[in-house]
Amino acid sequence: MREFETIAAISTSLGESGVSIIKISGEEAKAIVARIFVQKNGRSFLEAKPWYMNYGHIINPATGEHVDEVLVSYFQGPKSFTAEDVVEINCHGGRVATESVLNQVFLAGARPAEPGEFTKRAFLNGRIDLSQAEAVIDIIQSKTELAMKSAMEQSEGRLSREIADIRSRLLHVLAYIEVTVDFPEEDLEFTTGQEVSEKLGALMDHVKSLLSSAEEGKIIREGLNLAIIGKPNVGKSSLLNALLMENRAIVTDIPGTTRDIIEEYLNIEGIPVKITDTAGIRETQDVVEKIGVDRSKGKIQEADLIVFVLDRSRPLEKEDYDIIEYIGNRKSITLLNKTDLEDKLELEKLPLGEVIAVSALNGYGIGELKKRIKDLFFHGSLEIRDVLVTNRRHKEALMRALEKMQDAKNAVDAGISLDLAAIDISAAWNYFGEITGDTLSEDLVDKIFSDFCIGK
Ligand SMILES: Nc1nc2c(c(=O)[nH]1)N(C=O)[C@@H](CNc1ccc(C(=O)N[C@@H](CCC(=O)O)C(=O)O)cc1)CN2
Ligand SMILES: Nc1nc2c(ncn2[C@@H]2O[C@H](COP(=O)(O)OP(=O)(O)OP(=O)(O)O)[C@@H](O)[C@H]2O)c(=O)[nH]1
Ligand SMILES: [Mg+2]
Repeated sequence: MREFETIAAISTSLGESGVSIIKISGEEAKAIVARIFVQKNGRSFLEAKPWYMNYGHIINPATGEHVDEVLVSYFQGPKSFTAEDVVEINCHGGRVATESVLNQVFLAGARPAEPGEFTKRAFLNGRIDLSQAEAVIDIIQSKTELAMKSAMEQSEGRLSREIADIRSRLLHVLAYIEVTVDFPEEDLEFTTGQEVSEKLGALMDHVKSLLSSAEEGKIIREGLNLAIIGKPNVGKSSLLNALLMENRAIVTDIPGTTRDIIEEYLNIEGIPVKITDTAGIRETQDVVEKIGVDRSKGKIQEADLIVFVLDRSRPLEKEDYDIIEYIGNRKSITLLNKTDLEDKLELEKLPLGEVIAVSALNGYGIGELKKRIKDLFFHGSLEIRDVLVTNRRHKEALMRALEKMQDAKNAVDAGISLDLAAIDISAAWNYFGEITGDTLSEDLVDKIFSDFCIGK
């Protein structure tokens, strides 16, 4: 069966590097490598001790020629990453050396691994659950230490344990209902109803507190999308450069300098912020600039936060008012840039909330801007206190589960039969199971792993 065939892939990134790792997993892993690996000590790799490194050469068995000099380790299942037999070949880095070795591994009998297939096997073989598997990819994709820390905790099973606990409590409630339904007495049914309602209420509070971490969690994992918007020449690109502390974007005194979208990541106290510098928005006949302006308007819709830039050294213009209209009621911060110049802007005329005075030229106010960005999304200190829900899929499952628990509680409180509540409770139990993968369909599981990279 394809599911248990022996698979191989490069686990390191392809490019010039000191060393590459080729990972092989499956029943045949050791036998396949034994065909192409000649050890210095003359022993067959079939006799290799698990969890040791072995020195030798990968050869082309047809010609006997050396393909590369390598170190090879063998992890005996189930004590391995996939819980199957795993062999790792450490060969020289670089595209040619690595692919030549991988090619011999394929010729010797392994098939190419699909994206995420190693981690998928760790899941299918029961070493980790789905939320732990998802955390493995989050670790790789982390853009800040905080994101990584949160992903590590999830990979170690922190969320899984939480979910398992909630599920077992729900089962307990179900069992309790079952007893009452099987031995129906008026009194018993009443006291059971009260207890069930109380237990559900307490569990729902717990789920709500998990959900309340989801907004912050999403930003920690996916980053905050920030768009710098304004009419031409107000200093948007200068602001990007000031935030990054490097000359990333072209700055000139000619309005309409930036034509295309420029995106860069910035770490603001642990929050990965994707900053987008956009073309100044104005009516224009220039075909290229027009496309840029349309893109800028698109960014207004996509952003989590808009930084609206005004030039304090010029009076307000129709263009400024038009942009304010585009921004509408989206989350935004207004900057009065060029505070180092003479003030010619009549702020009272603006229908805006809080504004921050800055100078992209000399850096004044940039620190305050960063602080505001952080405060807008994070209340209190940014640490991983309790379990953090960082994944949209988990959040949605929690929301559905909560809905079902609410339905169950409503039914019990209204004195409707406990049987009906039991149906909702088991539906909630199923939704929680989607997070750990216990009750998720094979198709959806496959889809999750297909987003991983090859070799993971
Ligand atoms: N060379 C190498 N380095 C790597 C990885 C890898 O697969 N290969 N990893 C890939 O992500 C990470 C480490 N993750 C790992 C997770 C579990 C097991 C493992 O063998 N677990 C078994 C046995 C543990 C034990 O020896 O007691 C288990 O949990 O049962 C190995 C690596 C980072 N570094
Ligand atoms: N005095 C002063 N000049 C600034 C400041 N910020 C930007 N400028 C100048 O304003 C001009 C325009 O700056 P840019 O950053 O290119 O403006 P922009 O908003 O990106 O312009 P477009 O890309 O054309 O939309 C440049 O000459 C900058 O040096 C500031 O805080 N003070
Ligand atoms: Mg610009």
